[in-house]
Parts: sequence; structure tokens; C-alpha cells
Amino acid sequence: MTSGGDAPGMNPAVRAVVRAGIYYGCDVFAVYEGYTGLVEGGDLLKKMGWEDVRSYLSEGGTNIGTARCKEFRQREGRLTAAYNMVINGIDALIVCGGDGSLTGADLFRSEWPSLIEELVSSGKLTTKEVEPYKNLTIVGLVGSIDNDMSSTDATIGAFSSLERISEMVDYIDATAKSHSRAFVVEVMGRHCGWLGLMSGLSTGADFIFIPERPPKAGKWQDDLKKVCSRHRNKGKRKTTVIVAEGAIDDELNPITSEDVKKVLVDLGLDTRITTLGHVQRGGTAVAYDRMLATLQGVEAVRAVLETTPDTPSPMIGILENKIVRQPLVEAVKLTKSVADAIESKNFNKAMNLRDSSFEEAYNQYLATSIHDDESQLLPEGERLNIGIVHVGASSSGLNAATRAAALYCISKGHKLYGIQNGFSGLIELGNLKELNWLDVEGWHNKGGWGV
Ligand SMILES: Nc1ncnc2c1ncn2[C@@H]1O[C@H](COP(=O)(O)OP(=O)(O)O)[C@@H](O)[C@H]1O
Ligand SMILES: O=P(O)(O)OC[C@H]1O[C@](O)(COP(=O)(O)O)[C@@H](O)[C@@H]1O
Repeated sequence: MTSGGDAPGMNPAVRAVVRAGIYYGCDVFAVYEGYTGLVEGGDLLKKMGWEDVRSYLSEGGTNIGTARCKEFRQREGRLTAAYNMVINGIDALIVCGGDGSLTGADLFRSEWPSLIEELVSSGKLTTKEVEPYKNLTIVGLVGSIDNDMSSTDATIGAFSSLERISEMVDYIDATAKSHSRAFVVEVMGRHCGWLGLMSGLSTGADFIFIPERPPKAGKWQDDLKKVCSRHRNKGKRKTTVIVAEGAIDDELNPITSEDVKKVLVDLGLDTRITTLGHVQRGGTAVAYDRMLATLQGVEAVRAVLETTPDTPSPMIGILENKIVRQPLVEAVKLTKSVADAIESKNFNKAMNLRDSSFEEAYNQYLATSIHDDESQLLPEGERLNIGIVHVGASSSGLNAATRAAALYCISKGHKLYGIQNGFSGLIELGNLKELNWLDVEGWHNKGGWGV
């Protein structure tokens, strides 16, 4: 089943589950339209063959449909769902969705014995019919563009969405640069700032607003102006500000794209708002999500086969590039504690709870966007002259890495020299070029090596 908001990679996940299930000797059913499929049953439960998922790897959205199903939130709905599962011979459920869908799945599992009992006592099913269905096995796959689930580094769809946002900001940059305009780009993510942070990092945005690190109420307007005018004074022709849809200030007041636009207009910048909306969920999955969904889909089937009534429901995650099984309930609980930390204004805790690299990524974003010209500078004696050299075949990302290194060096007072012509540049004098702030402007998305 796919449930909640669709995400690129859900189809590859379904394909992997269907094929791995068949490979391991299971009968595999697709539950169409999320939990609605379980509640309504009938044609919405369909046995799948190997061929039924052909071409799913490269298709966006979810072909088996998804929904937000009110009935499943009620015990009555879950009772009908249990009935439909038993009469179709289904004894395990793999749910690909966000924390809501996985919470529902775990509740369903914990209630299962009492639901079965009720189906027998009400005469809908006989003791013999329910005999093989004493327990329900649940496995969670996290499909969401928001990357808001704790205990996993990436959710299925998040990197595709990030890619889409970065592409769209690149497109917007053309107009921004041509007209010397400012753009406020609003991105999705519900209450999670991962898409906002990572797209800020990937597009070299001048400023970002994310819920986990809210700016000071009543002061952020001046800070935004300071940073944007500093960048303009350095010769930058465009201004990009990313606003996560859940952005707030440290008093928990929402910060909207309109609020941000007003500040930029006040600064004298010709400003437009682009709300990216559902293009962020559209299109085919990037290779990373296809790979993640496939590896995790296979692992989900294995987990179904290995789970016993005593094992906590697993959620399939990825940690430091390894596919892992995590206790689903714990992961959901941890995810909810981020929202609680924000609610109680404990923003440091919220940053730490996100995932191991969230805070680090935020600091690296700051280091490469130079929010402050002076405060990071090291004393004269500690400043270095550093060379950066590229040797071997060029690959994408070299300029982005050089830009990041240069901006970091500048913020600390080091000098970064680009060395031309590989190692031979070290031998021949005159191949050094000091990289200044404006030299690396726009290198976050330029191919080749600008040095
Ligand atoms: N606490 C719950 N109990 C039962 N079902 C739930 C619960 N939370 C969510 N669901 C089911 O999962 C569906 C998707 O949840 P939702 O929160 O909208 O999306 P997501 O899974 O992306 O977080 C809901 O429409 C509902 O059918
Ligand atoms: O498509 P809808 O119903 O307008 O929902 C929009 C929400 O869904 C998302 O795109 C994905 O969220 P979920 O994965 O939790 O469903 C959020 O970023 C956004 O807030």
C-alpha cells in the first residue's frame, strides 16, 4: 500500500515489494487508494503478478493510488479493513507512507487480535476462518518528500524533490539575474525544514527560513536586509530567499513568503514570489530514490518473513548508507518529539533530533552563504594560504566544492588559491589564482572546473 502524500519512488517501492515477494514465494496484493482500499475491499485489493509492475521504476507518483482515509482513523473502519484482509487471505501489510500512515499501521497491528475476536463474536467470520490470521505483521517504508522521519537519513522521494527544487531555482535564476531581481521561493516540507535547508545549500540561496532554526521575532527583518544588501554590495545581481512552508520566528509566529517579500521590497529590491507547490512531488524519481526504494522494498519483504508476533513492527530506514530495520513506534515517537521541541521553543533540541547531519548541514550552509562578514574571522597569525587543485577527469560538483571551500576560507580570513593545470600547475609559477567572493558566485551549479 502507498498512503499519505505521493512521493517519487513509491512506484519503484511497489515494484520491488511485488517482485521480491514473488521471488520469496509469497502471494502479493496491491492495496489501491491507501487505507481506503482496505476499508472498501473488492476491486481495490488486487493480486499482483511480475508483469504488473513493469515500467514502475521510471514512473512518478504512485500507480496504485494513495489517499487520506478518514474511515481508517475510526475503529469501525479498521474492523472492516481487517475483515477484507482475512477474506482475501492477506496476513501481512507493507505500508509506504509518512508518519501518519505508519502510526495508523501500528495501531492496526496492536488492535488486530481484538478486531479478529469481534469479527468472530459478531458472526462475520468463523473461528476456523480466522485461525491462520491470529497476528498481523506490519512493515513500514517511509515515503515522503519531506524527509521528516527520525531514525532514517532519507525518506523515499526526498532527494527527487530536492532535485526538482534545485532545478526550478536554477530556472528562476535566469530571470533573477537578467532583471537583477529578488525571488522568494516557497518550498514544501510541512513542519520540517530539510527541503528548505538542503535546497538553500544546493542553490547557494542568500537566506533560508526553516522551522527548526527560527530567526528572532521582530529582528529577522533587519538581519535579512543586512545579508541581502551585503551580497548585493559585493556585486551579486540576484537575491534568492528560500522559505519552508512551516517557517516561523522564535515566538512561533508563522513567517510567510509575503512577509519576506515585504522586507525585500522595503530594501528596494524588485521582488517576486514563486511557490513551487506540487511540482516538487512530481516527475520521475532520481536514481537515488529508485535505488533506495528498491533496496528497502526487498528488505521490507524479508522483514515480513522474519517478523514474529513478539518483534516490534519494523520500519525500513537507511543510516550511513546501510539499509536498516528500526522499531517503527520509536521512530514515529522520535519524529513527534521534534514537533514538541519546536512547540516548546527548544530549537536546539529540534535541530539535534532531526538527524545526525542536520545541524552540521545548517552550519555548512551558513559558512557558505556568509551571513556575517566579520565575526568568523580568525586572528591574523592563524590565517592560511591554501591551494586547491583538481587532478584527473573533471566531474560534476567540482565547482560547487570549490565554491564552498572558497566561501568558507573567506569567512575565516584564509586565502584560497585555485591552481590551474593539475599538478603541473604546482611546478610552473604563475598558475595561481586567488578565488574571491564574486569569482565563485554561481558555481554551485556550473559543470567543469572554473579555475
Ligand atoms: N492515528 C491514526 N490512526 C489511524 N489511521 C491513521 C492515523 N494517522 C494517519 N492515519 C491514516 O494514514 C493516512 C495518511 O496519514 P497522513 O498523516 O495524512 O499522511 P502521511 O502518512 O504522509 O503522514 C490517514 O489519512 C489515515 O487514513
Ligand atoms: O498535497 P496536499 O494534500 O496539499 O499536502 C501537502 C503536504 O504534503 C507534502 O507534500 C508531503 O507530506 P506527507 O508526505 O506527510 O503527506 C507536504 O510537504 C505538504 O505540506
